[in-house]
Amino acid sequence: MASEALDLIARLVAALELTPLVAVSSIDREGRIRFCNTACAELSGVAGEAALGQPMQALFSRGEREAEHDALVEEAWRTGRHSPTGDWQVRTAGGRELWLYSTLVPVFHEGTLTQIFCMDVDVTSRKRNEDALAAAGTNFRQLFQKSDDAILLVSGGLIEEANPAALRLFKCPGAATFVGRRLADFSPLQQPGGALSEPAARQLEEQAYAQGNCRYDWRYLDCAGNLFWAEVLMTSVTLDHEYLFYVVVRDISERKSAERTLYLGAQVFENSRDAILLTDHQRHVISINRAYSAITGFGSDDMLGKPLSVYRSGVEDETFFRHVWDEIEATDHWQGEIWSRRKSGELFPAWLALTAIRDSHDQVSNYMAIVSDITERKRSEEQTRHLAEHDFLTDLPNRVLLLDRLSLALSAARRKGSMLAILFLDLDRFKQINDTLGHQVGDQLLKEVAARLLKCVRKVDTVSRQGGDEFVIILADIGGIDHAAHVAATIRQAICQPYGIGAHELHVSTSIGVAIFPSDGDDIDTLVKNADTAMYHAKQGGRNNFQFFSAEMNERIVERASFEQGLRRALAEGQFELAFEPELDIATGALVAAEALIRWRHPELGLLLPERFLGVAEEAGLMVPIGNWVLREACRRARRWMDAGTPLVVAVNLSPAQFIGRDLIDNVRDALAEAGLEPGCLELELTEAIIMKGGNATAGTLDGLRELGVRLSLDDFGTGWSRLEQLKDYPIGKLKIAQAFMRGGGNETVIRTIIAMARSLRMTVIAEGVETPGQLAFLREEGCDLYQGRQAEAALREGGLDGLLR
Ligand SMILES: Nc1nc2c(ncn2[C@@H]2O[C@H](COP(=O)(O)OP(=O)(O)OP(=O)(O)O)[C@@H](O)[C@H]2O)c(=O)[nH]1
Repeated sequence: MASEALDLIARLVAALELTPLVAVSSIDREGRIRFCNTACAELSGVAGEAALGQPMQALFSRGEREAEHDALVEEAWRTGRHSPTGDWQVRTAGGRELWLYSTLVPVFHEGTLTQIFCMDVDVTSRKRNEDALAAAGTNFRQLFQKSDDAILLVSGGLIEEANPAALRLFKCPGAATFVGRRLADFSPLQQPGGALSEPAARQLEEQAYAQGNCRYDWRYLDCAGNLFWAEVLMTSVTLDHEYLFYVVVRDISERKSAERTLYLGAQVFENSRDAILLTDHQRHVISINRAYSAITGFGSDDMLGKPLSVYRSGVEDETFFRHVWDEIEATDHWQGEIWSRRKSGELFPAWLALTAIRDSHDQVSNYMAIVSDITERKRSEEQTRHLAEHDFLTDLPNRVLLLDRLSLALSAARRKGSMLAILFLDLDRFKQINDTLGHQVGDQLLKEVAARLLKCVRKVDTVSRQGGDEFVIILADIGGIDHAAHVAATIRQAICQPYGIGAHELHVSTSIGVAIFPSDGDDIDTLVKNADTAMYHAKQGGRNNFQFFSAEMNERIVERASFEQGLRRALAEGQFELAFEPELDIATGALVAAEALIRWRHPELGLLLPERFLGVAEEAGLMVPIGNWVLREACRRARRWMDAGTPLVVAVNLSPAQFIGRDLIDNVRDALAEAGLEPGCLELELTEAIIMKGGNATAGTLDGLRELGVRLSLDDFGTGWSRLEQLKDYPIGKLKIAQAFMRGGGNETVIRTIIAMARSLRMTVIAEGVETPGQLAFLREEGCDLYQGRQAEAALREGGLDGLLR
């Protein structure tokens, strides 16, 4: 459609431009000029752009006959019919006197008359000729012979005489061809309106006879067999007492064809379903069609006179449009897809065809843009693509899309040096369900399985159906094989839950094979094949389980699972212990507090430090129960010290899971109550990361803890995000300078700054990991309050107090 319309409009505008004999202009209902072709500009001496928006007198003024012409224009608006043609003496803006042979052509759009086109032919030279003849007083016969117009004399229905101009017009070899024949003999059987030529011609003769004259447009057939349009003025006259018809025939083929092209072009322009916009050669909008307004919401008021570039959507950049115009300059045409914006601001995909239109001098006179809204086409392309890439039953990505995603995920993983996992799933004994309950129930089950799988993975992962009861999942960017194992376990568990399908409660399990990039393969085929192999091992291993492709990974996962199991047992069987690190006052050497540190006395592996097991505990969701055990035990110990007459503050580290958990405040209160400990004897150590992870609830949790009366301190200060001035908003009374600063040398300035600022905020400062007397001396010098570490333990031993904390 776009290309057809493009072609027609281009021809229309070119036809108007290339009709040098007919000056064409158009006016709207306000009488303002809307169009003016090159011939019109040349004849009137007013440039096309200067004429736009002016009244029509700006082109030609008609002197005393102005009112008569205005009446004709009004008549054309009122009746919607062509005005009768006539000769008009006019004066151009430049003062030239001309004779124009003019007609007015109304142009309808959708039944509404929107413009009137004025078609003018310059007949000045002919008029001068006529006037000269008249002035010379020459008789009628001389005029007959010399006239540029074809003149025929008809008597009794038969042609009696034809002048030389008539012989030329009808391409007749001699007058004998005319004489004795009827005018109807030089007409086709039918006129374009459908009427039969002969009766129509007779009727017009009768009219001329009755009214004295009659003017009409007629289609003739010349002696060479060519049809042409003519305007006929038939006058009934008396010559030598005889009644005759004096018939003047003027060839108006050119005007007719211009009218026709104009009419057709206007129809195409207005009725096109594509939005069409015309600009002048400076790319300023001069016309838009109805579809343009319907599609974009912009009306003539918004568009006319504005540069085309104003209507860019903003999606494509300057370089893009520079390329477009470069191509138009080179080839007169560009087409392609762009983003367009409606008046409402909404973006839509459009197909834009831009064409340069050249005038008779081969200069670009206009540009035409055709904009097709391709939203629907895009949508259906999208739908087609979706169908091609998705499984019809579950709507999951199919094999095609899986391979595509896998190849993207692999290049990303290669680039980032990260790991990814491929999980190959096959339902166990699915055939039985099909065989016993039917295919349809099987289908429902597959759909439900698909939905459950989607719930087990993140957005970045891909779940696909390979066909049958097989699914393949890509886990992108995994931190380690534990992540893959965790997802596989979650999926196995989710698939095992009962399904309610119709009246049936169904159970199904799945066997899963896992392959890891890069260790189990470097390319798609190998990874999928290895995941399939691992799945086969899972089936062999009794189904309803998952297996890694590599034996070593399977071992590691088994080991980890048993370690996790062991942690749960440790809680139940009391295998955890607390060790205490003393915190000493630097000025007095007094023991003021002790930090509780967890240990696991493993039945086989011996005493384990927290680094060995807290990571697994965290992933297994055991941090809250373990943290609570530490809280209770620490409070109990602090109570014992008090009872022994050596009251000490006990410091307990909080994990992020505990801090985020809803029950923290209750748990702390319970631990204090259970041990009968004063809240002031318990100090909770937080890290900057914990406070950050707490989000909006942080301030509330900290206030709740302060209300309980426990002390709060900030561990590892200096390594995280916090600045001291932010901390003053929190009820934190103590800062621990991160051990890292003590360990490495050259951090004196940092330590000094932290101490000074903490003091200005009236916070207690403690240094961790103090190893040497030199470090202690430096801290004392700087006014640090407390210290901890090997140096503190040695001081405790020296004072014979080390037994206190066992
Ligand atoms: N309902 C349904 N069944 C399907 C579809 N495509 C394949 N199947 C059936 O799924 C079953 C797949 O069986 P298998 O995976 O070979 O074997 P299984 O019974 O699951 O046993 P194991 O895989 O060895 O545990 C076959 O019976 C297929 O006919 C489907 O689109 N809808």
